Amino acid sequence: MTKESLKELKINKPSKEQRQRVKAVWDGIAKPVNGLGQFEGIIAQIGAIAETTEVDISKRAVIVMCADNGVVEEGISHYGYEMTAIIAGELVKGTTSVSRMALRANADVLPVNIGIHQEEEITGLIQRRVAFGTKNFRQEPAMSEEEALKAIEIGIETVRECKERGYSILATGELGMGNTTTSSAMAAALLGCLAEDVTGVGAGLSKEAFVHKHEVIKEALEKYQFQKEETLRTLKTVGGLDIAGLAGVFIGGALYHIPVVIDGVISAVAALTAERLVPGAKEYMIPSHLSKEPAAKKLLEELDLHPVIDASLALGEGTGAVLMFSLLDTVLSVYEGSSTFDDINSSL
Ligand SMILES: O=C(O)c1ccc[n+]([C@@H]2O[C@H](COP(=O)([O-])O)[C@@H](O)[C@H]2O)c1
Ligand SMILES: Cc1cc2nc[nH]c2cc1C
Repeated sequence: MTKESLKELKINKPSKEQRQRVKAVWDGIAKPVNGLGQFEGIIAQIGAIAETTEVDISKRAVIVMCADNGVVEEGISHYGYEMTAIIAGELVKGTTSVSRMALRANADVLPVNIGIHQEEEITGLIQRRVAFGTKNFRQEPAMSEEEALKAIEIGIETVRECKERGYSILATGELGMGNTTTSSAMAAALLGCLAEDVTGVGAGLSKEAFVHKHEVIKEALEKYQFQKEETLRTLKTVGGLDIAGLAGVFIGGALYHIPVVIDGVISAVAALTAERLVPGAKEYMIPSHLSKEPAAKKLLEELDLHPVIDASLALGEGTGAVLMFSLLDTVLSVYEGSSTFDDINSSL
């Protein structure tokens, strides 16, 4: 994929007519109008994307992009490269948080090695490595433009394969130490805000390490002097291969008409990246939760997307998005089986 071919991608809007038809089904159900609030709109959005009123989200997966970030060498994470490989090993065994939640929610976990630092391959990961982690952005740009574009293409391709395999809804997830630093730096650059507005503790930090993380992000913003509209330059300079891959997943969702549920702060920055690179992609995105990381709220506000779960989640891996699958199942049981006003009137 080239910068030019990315620019040429065009998104068709989900069907307005089908959205209205789903809305009409909701309005016919014997309950207060809009009683299920935002959930009614989300089911209508899914129907509009699939062009049907028979909304089916039974075949679902969470795509977990795994990658390392060179900036961990600065001590901005409580953990080092080794933890990414260790948790990726647990991911393929089915013993991580998202694996357990996905099992309960009947979702497949598709773990992608898009840039783990460890050379030794972890059996069970989908091998799509672009590099052995990114470079340390405090010293130099995290990756080349070609690497960023390659990672975006991998995300798009992953969704195309999912479409062929019959998936009707996807969720984003990621794993990679240091990725709340890359996400915060990207958020500050894309939103034009200060490092202090977007820096959080990630997977846990001491007070001193948190101050240092803020300094590293602030210094990078001063060093690289981003303009808000420089999406690709921001991605390649302070982003990560996981973020680039997930941006590709959101773009793929829009191209192949599959709704994609957004997880936490890393997924949210990937979502904004996708929308900036390919306008209209957000019509295919479904927000799930509001991550505890401060950047998340600002990113979702910028996208004008409203998460339904506000539970201070800060786990990643796609956990909050998989939680959304369970909520949508519960809501769909109302959509599919409730008495309608017609039923009630005929029994009067
Ligand atoms: O998704 C989130 O909002 C989120 C918030 C805090 C931490 N995480 C996870 O924690 C890891 C990154 O934390 P850190 O402190 O190394 O930047 C990474 O593997 C993420 O999946 C994820
Ligand atoms: C143990 C652990 C599990 C994770 N899952 C996602 N990010 C993570 C970070 C850590 C540290």
